[in-house]
Amino acid sequence: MLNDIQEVLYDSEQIRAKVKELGNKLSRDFEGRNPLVICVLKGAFIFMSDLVKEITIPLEIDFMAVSSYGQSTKSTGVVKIVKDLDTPVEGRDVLIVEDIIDSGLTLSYLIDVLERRNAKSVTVVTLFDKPARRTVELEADYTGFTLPDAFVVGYGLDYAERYRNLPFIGVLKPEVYEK
Ligand SMILES: O=P(O)(O)OC[C@H]1O[C@H](OP(=O)(O)OP(=O)(O)O)[C@H](O)[C@@H]1O
Ligand code: HPA
Ligand SMILES: [Mg+2]
Repeated sequence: MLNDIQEVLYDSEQIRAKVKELGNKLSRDFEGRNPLVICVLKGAFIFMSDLVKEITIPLEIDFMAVSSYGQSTKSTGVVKIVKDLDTPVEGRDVLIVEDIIDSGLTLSYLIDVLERRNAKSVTVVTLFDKPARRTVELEADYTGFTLPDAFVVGYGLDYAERYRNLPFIGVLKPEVYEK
């Protein structure tokens, strides 16, 4: 698995420090609002579990599974809800937790869904951002790291469902997917 990585961009210690910093900011900004924190599966599962441990105010969590990459390194452009929320979002302060914003298609779709369900507010925190790849204009409210234009894996992010368990974020060698 490690042989498939071209370069480590951020190691587990750098990620841990950043997640703590984001948790501190969110604890301050969401004080008294009992946010509904939504994990966008599958990619955000590791970030979500580390992040909520760094948030010190009361909150609720729920999960939504969406998929648009499948077995590819490029978005299919079609965002599919694989699992919906269990909780009504009407009147709630919603915090979407994403692992990465790339084309922006997943997030623009999700924000639209949650606004149509009459969430009181929709805020986005993403650990990674790849602004060079945007096809829709969109920015997160809280961003951990800005990444170069390369396909990355680890810390929850996959290629064809593999590499999610790497504790760091790294660039996947192109020969792995250009075969
Ligand atoms: O900004 P975008 O171009 O839409 O890309 C970002 C989304 O793509 C990935 O999900 P994916 O569809 O691969 O599902 P997964 O989380 O189950 O891997 C990633 O986890 C984000 O949710
Ligand atoms: O660079 C990426 N890696 C893994 N999954 C992704 N989904 C969007 N961009 C990426
Ligand atoms: Mg994926």
